[in-house]
Amino acid sequence: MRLEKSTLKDNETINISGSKSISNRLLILSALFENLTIENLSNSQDTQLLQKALESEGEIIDIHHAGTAMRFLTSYLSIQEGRTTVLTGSDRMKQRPIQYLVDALRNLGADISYLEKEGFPPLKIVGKKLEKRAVSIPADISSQFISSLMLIGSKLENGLEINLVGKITSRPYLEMTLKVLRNVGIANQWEDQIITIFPNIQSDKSSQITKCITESDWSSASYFYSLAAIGRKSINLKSFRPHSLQGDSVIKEIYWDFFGVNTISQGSESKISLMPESTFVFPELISLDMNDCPDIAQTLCVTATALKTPFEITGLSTLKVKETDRLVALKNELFKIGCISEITEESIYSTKFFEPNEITSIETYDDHRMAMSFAPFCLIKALTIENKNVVEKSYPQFWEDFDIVTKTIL
Ligand SMILES: O=C(O)C1=C[C@@H](OP(=O)(O)O)[C@@H](O)[C@H](O)C1
Ligand SMILES: C=C(OP(=O)(O)O)C(=O)O
Repeated sequence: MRLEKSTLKDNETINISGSKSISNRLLILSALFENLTIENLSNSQDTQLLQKALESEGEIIDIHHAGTAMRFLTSYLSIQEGRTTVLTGSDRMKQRPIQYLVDALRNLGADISYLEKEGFPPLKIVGKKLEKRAVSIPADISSQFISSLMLIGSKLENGLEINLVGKITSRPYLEMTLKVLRNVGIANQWEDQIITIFPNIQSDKSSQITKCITESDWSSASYFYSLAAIGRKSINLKSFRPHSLQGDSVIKEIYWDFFGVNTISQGSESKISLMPESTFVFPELISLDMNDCPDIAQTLCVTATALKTPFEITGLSTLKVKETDRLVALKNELFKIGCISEITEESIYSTKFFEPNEITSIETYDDHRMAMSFAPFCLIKALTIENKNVVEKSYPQFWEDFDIVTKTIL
């Protein structure tokens, strides 16, 4: 899709749907426990795929490219006694690791086998009762493995104790899982490297309906922070709360510290305004560890490039195993918009910017976040985004919302 050179309109309001991560957790919990109702569920394709998978009684579930759903369903299906399911996904899903989760579930007694390559989907899962109550798992590849175990923990007879081995990646997602569990009444604790999920004790409370209202998606909000930072005009978003369960809400602090975009809470309907400071002095170097918030790294790199601010971002080892190798994709496409970067296994660094003459198409590598993070660059120069529909994975109405806040310069 061609994005002509644009400016920002002032003060438009965008209504972003529920957090994909919170929605996916709540869907698993509502399949495990009755009487849970969810409001403002994410309208992302990933969440819809998970919802359909949980409703299906079929022998084969194809979860396409939805990584979190793949990981959460692996544990969920492992405890569905008497059911055998083949859990598969897209070609990329068959390259995304799952071995540590499968090993942990097998150690608890699960019956899971690999149907193609050892360590990767597709999986054959024979559901059964898991007898053990303690397990160890390396924590440096994906927090989704650990959240997946946490979500089923209270359904095991004696609960579950998870020993996290090594460096913990994407930590706020684990905190989110603990808080979501607590909100629906499942007790838990996290001390040092040990997470404990207590068994669900049936009580009168279990017959009460628990209503969960999902806060809007902060990762999706990041693209509007980028627009506000580059376009220097304010944008309003809803519905966001002051104390978020989502680690990506750190975008507020990051865009204030490095780009002078202030987040002002407007009270009504949990509306926030992103207001750029007109006199802000940009830093000489953005130096940041984004291990806690990997999904907004692409957004930040494009904003920094548009504003020609050198950056050094570390903590990104997991980007290599997401929808694409995001570090390689970033390096290639940033070059097209005038940024020469260097990447390592876990970082991206740039101090060299140049004026691109003619911008060729931005490739999106089947990665929704490549499309959405590069789009705001049209405030600097016209560009083309390939395969615009990739955004559906997390934010189906992205282009409509993008159109509301931008105005093409003819
Ligand atoms: O638990 C979750 O909802 C997620 C955890 C993160 O993955 P990793 O833990 O694999 O980094 C994040 O990148 C993903 O988009 C969603
Ligand atoms: C990495 C992501 O999703 P998943 O791992 O669920 O495919 C994402 O949404 O950026």
